[in-house]
Amino acid sequence: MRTSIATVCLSGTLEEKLHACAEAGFDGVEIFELDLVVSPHSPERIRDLARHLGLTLDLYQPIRDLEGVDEALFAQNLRRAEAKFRLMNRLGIDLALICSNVATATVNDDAVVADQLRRLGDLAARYGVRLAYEALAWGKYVNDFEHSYRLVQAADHASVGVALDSFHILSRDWPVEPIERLDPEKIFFVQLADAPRMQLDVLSWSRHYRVFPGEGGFDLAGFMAHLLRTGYDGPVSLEIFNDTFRQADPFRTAIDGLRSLIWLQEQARERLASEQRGEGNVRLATLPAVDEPSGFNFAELKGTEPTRLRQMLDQLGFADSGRHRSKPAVELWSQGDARVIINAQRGAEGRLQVAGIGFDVVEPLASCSRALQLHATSVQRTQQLGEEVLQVVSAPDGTEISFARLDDQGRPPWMVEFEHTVPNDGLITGIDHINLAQPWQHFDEAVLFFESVLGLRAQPSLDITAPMGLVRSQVVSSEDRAVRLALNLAPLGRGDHHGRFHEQHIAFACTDVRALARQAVANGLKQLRIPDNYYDDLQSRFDLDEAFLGELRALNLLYDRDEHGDFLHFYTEAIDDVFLEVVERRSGYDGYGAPNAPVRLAAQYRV
Ligand SMILES: O=C(O)c1ccc(O)c(O)c1
Ligand SMILES: [Mg+2]
Repeated sequence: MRTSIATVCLSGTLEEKLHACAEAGFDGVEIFELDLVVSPHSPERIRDLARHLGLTLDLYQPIRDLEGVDEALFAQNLRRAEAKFRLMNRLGIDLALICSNVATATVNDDAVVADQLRRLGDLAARYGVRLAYEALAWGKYVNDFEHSYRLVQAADHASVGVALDSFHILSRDWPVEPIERLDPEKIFFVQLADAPRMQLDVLSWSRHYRVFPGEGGFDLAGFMAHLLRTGYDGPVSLEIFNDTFRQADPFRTAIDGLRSLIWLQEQARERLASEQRGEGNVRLATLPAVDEPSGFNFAELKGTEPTRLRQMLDQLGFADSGRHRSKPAVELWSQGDARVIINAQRGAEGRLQVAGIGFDVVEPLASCSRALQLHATSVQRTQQLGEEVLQVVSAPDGTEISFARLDDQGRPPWMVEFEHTVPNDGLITGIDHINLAQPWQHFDEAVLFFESVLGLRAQPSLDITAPMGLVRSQVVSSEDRAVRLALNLAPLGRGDHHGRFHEQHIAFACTDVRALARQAVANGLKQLRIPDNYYDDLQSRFDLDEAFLGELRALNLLYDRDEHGDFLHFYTEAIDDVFLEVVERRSGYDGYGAPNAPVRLAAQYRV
């Protein structure tokens, strides 16, 4: 499939945008008019730069408000369009996007509009230009792709076809099956955008909240399946108006975009195969098929001064499994299947942070190769002869993601590289979930990364109220919930009184959190203090037994309940930006204690 991207998706100058698209690996780009207008470079220079970078210039856009007007205005519009066709000749672009009229249309008569499209087509043909007519979702008279298609058919001109944009179709809930009945020769261009489901006027929704396919709530795999069944084999282009992307590093955004298109091709292929109603003519990108991870292999924390962390793990009943054979700064602490690697060597600014997560997978090489084909960055780790080769890539936030296969005893192969590997079975049985703080401009990218690379599923995102702002939180998890990651978007600017923002943590699964809390506190563990008001509120919500409530209060335990069962958990004090949590899920409770998250954030803010 030929991949393309509109320059409007990216921040920076037109040259930076072109470099970013080429470096990511797109085949072509759509030039957004304003990017050229504000550029000091001539159209010829932009054409040469694109050629030099190996990018085709697929589309010039947009030309607005041409059709559905009276003759006097149409004459002016033809002159305006002709100037653009001349410019396109200089750029070497032969396809223009014509947006349906949103402003100046006064003639709601299909015969008139079709005639004007035909006359525009005549003019365009003189310049070797073709016109792709796009029904904008808020077009005054034309806002439905089927209507734009009927007009194009009526115009009956070889140089006039339609542009399909998934946003304009899916945001209006237009039926998508009719796409299959379009003549592929008349589909001149295809733009893709996803978006979160919102109750907002469609123009604002489109101009600010579009995201890459897979990052929103639209069924783009379904859209693609309908499109491909027509036989369309032209470029598929990303056109994302997004306030965050406009501020983020264009090189990263371009990679995020290409990843979305590669992943979408896999999904479209699966959809076509499952529906068995034709496959189209396009060769879709393939990826190594991998099962989702079956568990956490380890969590790695790094920081130059891990003494407090060691003490905390000890108080929680973890066993010191000793140092790594060839890396003395690396040590392992374990309890049940919870394995924490402390790396005292490589701390960014020395502060403790979650640096790596290991996943249990069946085929580590296939998982790693899938990640690399989705443009994850490979991480090289030094190792000695005879040591397990870990397959490692970097997640968008820099967390190192590694893949390993458990041995017949259910243990990771690298464990023998540590001094003591005696199993330590206590109340903690494994890692329940890991929270990672995401930089604000990379949140959507992170969700898509974990969905596409690891095959995790995104749950609906939540906003958690905290003294420093609203914290956006979204869980990605495996179907059986053996792997759960909570991604949190830190509010800008304000952390706690020390400027810290606590959103990185490791939550351990426990069979009896009350017993564990009692033991750990007796061992001197410093818990996060939960205010009395919380327990009064809890009582009003759940009508708990007084003795039970008293125990929760005494042990700084938090409580929640869902349709399956209930949930008890507590937090430790933070060490730098990291803290630990212990959770007990009873009878299949499936959440994360979301109603308790504001209580935690406020308590951490005060410390
Ligand atoms: O918001 C707009 O004006 C606009 C312009 C061009 C497009 O292709 C589009 O989908 C929207
Ligand atoms: Mg569009």
